[in-house]
Amino acid sequence: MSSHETRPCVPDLKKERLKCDFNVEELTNLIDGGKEKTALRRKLRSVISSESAYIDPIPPEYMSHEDQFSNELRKTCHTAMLMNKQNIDIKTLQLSKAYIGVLKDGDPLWVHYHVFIPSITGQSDPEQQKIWMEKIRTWKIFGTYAQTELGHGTFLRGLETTATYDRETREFILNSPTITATKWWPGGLGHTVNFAAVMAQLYVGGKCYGPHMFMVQLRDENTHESLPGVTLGEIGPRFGLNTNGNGFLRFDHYRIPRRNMLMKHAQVLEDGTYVKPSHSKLSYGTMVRVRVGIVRDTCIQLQQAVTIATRYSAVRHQSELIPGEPEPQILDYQTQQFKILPQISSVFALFFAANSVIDAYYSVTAQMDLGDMSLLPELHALSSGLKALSASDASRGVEICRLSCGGHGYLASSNFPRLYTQTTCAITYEGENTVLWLQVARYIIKSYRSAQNGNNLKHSVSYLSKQPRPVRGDLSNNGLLEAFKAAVFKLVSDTEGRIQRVCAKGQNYHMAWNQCSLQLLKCAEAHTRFYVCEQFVRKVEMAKGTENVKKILKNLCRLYLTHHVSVNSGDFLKSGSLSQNDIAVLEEEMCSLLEVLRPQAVSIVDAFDFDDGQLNSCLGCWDGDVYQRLYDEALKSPLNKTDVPEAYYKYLRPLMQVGLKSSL
Ligand SMILES: CCCCCCCC(=O)SCCNC(=O)CCNC(=O)[C@H](O)C(C)(C)COP(=O)(O)OP(=O)(O)OC[C@H]1O[C@@H](n2cnc3c(N)ncnc32)[C@H](O)[C@@H]1OP(=O)(O)O
Ligand SMILES: Cc1cc2nc3c(=O)[nH]c(=O)nc-3n(C[C@H](O)[C@H](O)[C@H](O)COP(=O)(O)OP(=O)(O)OC[C@H]3O[C@@H](n4cnc5c(N)ncnc54)[C@H](O)[C@@H]3O)c2cc1C
Repeated sequence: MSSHETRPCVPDLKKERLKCDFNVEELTNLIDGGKEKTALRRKLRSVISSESAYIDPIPPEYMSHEDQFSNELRKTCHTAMLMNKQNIDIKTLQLSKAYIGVLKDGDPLWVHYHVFIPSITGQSDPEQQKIWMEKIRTWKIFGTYAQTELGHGTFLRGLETTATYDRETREFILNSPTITATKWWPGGLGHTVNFAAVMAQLYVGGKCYGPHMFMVQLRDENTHESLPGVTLGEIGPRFGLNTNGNGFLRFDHYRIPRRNMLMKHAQVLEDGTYVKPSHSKLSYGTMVRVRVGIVRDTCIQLQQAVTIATRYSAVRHQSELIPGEPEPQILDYQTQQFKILPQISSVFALFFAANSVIDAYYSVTAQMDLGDMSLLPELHALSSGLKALSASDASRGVEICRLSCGGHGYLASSNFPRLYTQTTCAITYEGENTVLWLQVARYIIKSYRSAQNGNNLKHSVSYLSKQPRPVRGDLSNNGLLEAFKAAVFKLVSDTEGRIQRVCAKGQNYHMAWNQCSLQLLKCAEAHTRFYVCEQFVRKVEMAKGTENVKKILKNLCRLYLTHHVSVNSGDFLKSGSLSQNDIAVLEEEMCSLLEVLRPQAVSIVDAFDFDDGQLNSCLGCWDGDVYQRLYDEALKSPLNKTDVPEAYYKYLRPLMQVGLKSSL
């Protein structure tokens, strides 16, 4: 049983927690990656929780744009100092989940830690790393990743910022020739960072070598003023993440030393000789790394949303289930269970998928360091697919959780608005989802064709080698995975055939690709979904622990499988891998799983082990005292400081005094 059991809570939640039939702590350890990691996370959390510096002077919603930014910059700088004092690696803190909730609407240094530093370590040579990392370590350099421009985000080859090598002075000249060449979006660029890793078109001797990365100083290290030749600013309020300090940047023939080109993979020698990288897309390496991390981040955001929605659904009573009987907990409605429980299963699916793609990332990059690039295309497809799937599943999941809380889910004090804006932007950044799905599709179609020509395929696509033949009526987990393979195979072979038919009618390949791209998106998503399902099944098979925890995992896994078969039933029917009767049986099973999992729902989300400060939600607190919290939070509105607001005297009273003259 959970160590939380003894803490007071409303009777509804107490009743739910008493129903718990598994060891909550064991599930917490699993999600953390082991007992030691749970202990470390809790230790870090206690350090964070005892810091008064993290208390917002007023709810940030009521602060100005400028004050919100300044408040979050204060907290993120405090964290750096604190971790330094406590001798804790800041990355350990940020990767441990303990830091969730400290920064409310974005961290002005997030891109510094998670995109800029990996760019320096992944793209610069040992000598460059030594110089720059020392300055980063001692807080002389804070940086951002400046790639996207006003005119081009997705299409990197279309970037307009130029870096032209001047052989005489051994410098690069950075320039933004047009308005559309303005760098736009980089986090922290506005007023926080003093350096940037800038993606620019490399020109040597009049020849363009494509996008390359450069280390560029933007602000004076002492005064923080922007340097001559550099124009900087913030891009203004956004849908969310308003304190990330997203900025713009223009260069006017701005000179940097030759060695400020990041030279791990490609180089420009003093005499202007260009040394090309061992793989043309190595300069895109940072994006692969960040995409891998997004799978984990979105999983954690979904954990927060389901915790809030589940606890609230256990506390909220509404309507009558049986006429004349007291209002039931809304979690007793099957439709409510169907909103929430599949999202809980999604958390686990994303959790296992995130772990496997992180493992894949480290093993492939280790091989690449030894010069073997053969697995890079597979890693690119896998990381792109999982980034797209996790971002869209999690943001849809957060929105479903919000809707499941009715009107109160729409209040800022539910924390759903922030959770939603934080999750949905992951659909756009680090590669817009549709674009990434098309990258996955490109890999799948190429693989399928390669198999047709008799070649062996890499692990994640090996099932495209020959038509899978699932055993009819086998609805076990393995049977369903076989059915998935057959359904994806059919989608891929049909789509490839369609591209060929369009080409045969005289259309060129690229136009044919565009005409089939809706179908291609389906192939990419189905392939990635299959990967996630397979990981879920295998990881649950391998899970160690007590029977009751394994039972929870098995039920969640089964719910995930039956839910996704149900949602995509057309693909299974078309491929003949499942019959109409099979689908009906699986849908019935899905409904009974909702019933089986419902009594454990509160305890499962308790296992995610967020404290109230982290959830920051009146609806999701541990004790379930929802209504008092909603009321107290409303009282904090500055409009409630006076009974009659100033605006009444200025606008409403004069109107009321004039009265209606015409008879409309
Ligand atoms: C808290 C909030 C923080 C937010 C932080 C967010 C930070 C950011 O957003 S930074 C900016 C991120 N920007 C992006 O991700 C841009 C997305 N665009 C791209 O990645 C590329 O331009 C892309 C992939 C769409 C197309 O690239 P392009 O060079 O035109 O490639 P394309 O012609 O389609 O493909 C060429 C080959 O390269 C391969 N390739 C493309 N990208 C990669 C890669 N990253 N790794 C390996 N191979 C790759 C393709 O698979 C293809 O291979 P093949 O020819 O064998 O089939
Ligand atoms: C919160 C946030 C933080 C960010 N942080 C950074 C940062 O730190 N550094 C940085 O450099 N950038 C950053 N970005 C920028 C981000 O990476 C880009 O917005 C993203 O890559 C998408 O590019 P875009 O905006 O040009 O969209 P576009 O490419 O213009 O997309 C618009 C539409 O066109 C479609 N489309 C585009 N190309 C194709 C195609 N080939 N086939 C089919 N459809 C297509 C897309 O699917 C989409 O529907 C950030 C963005 C956000 C929202």
